[in-house]
Amino acid sequence: MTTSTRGAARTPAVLVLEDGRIFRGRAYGAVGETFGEAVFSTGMTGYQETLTDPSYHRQVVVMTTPHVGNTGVNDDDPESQRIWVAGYVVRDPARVPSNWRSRRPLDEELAAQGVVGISGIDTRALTRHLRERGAMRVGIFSGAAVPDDATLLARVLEVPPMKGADLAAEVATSEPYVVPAVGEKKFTVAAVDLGIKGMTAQRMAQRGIEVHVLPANATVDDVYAVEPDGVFFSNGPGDPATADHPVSVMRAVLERGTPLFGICFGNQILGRALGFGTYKLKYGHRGINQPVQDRTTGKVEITSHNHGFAVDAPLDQVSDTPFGRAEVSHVCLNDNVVEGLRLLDRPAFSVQYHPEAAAGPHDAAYLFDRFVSLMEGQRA
Ligand SMILES: NC(=O)CC[C@H](N)C(=O)O
Repeated sequence: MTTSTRGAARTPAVLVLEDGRIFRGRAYGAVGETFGEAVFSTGMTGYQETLTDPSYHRQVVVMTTPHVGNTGVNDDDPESQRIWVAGYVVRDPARVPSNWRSRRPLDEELAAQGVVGISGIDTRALTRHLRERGAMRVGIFSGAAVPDDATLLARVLEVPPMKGADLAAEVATSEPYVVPAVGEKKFTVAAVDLGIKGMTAQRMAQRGIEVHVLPANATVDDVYAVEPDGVFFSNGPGDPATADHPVSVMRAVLERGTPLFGICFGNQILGRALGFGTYKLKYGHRGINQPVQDRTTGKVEITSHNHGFAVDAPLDQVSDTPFGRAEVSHVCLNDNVVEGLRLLDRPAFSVQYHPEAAAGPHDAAYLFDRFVSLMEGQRA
């Protein structure tokens, strides 16, 4: 047990939701204050991947699983260079981590990266509240001079909402970089980084793809300068309704007929490029146990999700779009939310969830192979 664990665990903390509901617990990680959108994740494992997923930028993540931190923090599992969640909410943190890969305790890592959290609250009650009322703004406060509840609530009400937030450029790389193919190089892909997770590029590299990761503001010329066999649009934080620039780049890619694959934010951008709308879900999908049906094969897969918005496309008909016919290829079996799109006349598709599986089951790995098949088809 570290000093920070003992120190923070004695410090009271308070979580204030924008509708006035308040939870009192103890500080976890950094002591101080933080704000964001309160969302819950149902993943029972993979907290390092969750914390370092750039799509969680400006979100305070509530873990529904009660024990967090049991395996400590290792240097292998992060999905990016830093923790991105704005705050972290756990019920019963591990007092002593135990795992052969563990390098340090989770609360120490959170504190070192300045991430304010709270522990010892009833995360089931909080999750049920968010499920009934919807994701909402939140603040966590701890330390010496925490003001009265009314003052805290007033500050939470000043937090900008997630609807309308344009955040991809805040998390994406500012300089292009290359992830080399593993083994023989077969394809070159331009990957537009809107908040890409490390494992996504790895899954492509493992299939012989040299991945050129480009900044969120990459132009059509930047994309084609790498002479890509395929173009990829990544996951990312914020409201897809703000992503006008990636939508225009994607339209140019569709126009040229280059094989295209999108994940999560990339799926929402494909939706918009085709002329569909996007909307905010009440509380979103976050976790690693979400059932999705691939309607092209009928197979059901258990998948990893992190999205608060979704594409508004008709489920049971083929749509005519400026780029030919399109259909909903995947659907969530919990609530019928659109989980994938596919063009019938051009080599382009996307999914709303996370086939890179970090963390999560590997059922959806075939999607990377589909992307490879599209690129092979284009060469044939
Ligand atoms: N993981 C993602 O790409 C999330 C996309 C978008 N920010 C959403 O919340 O729906």
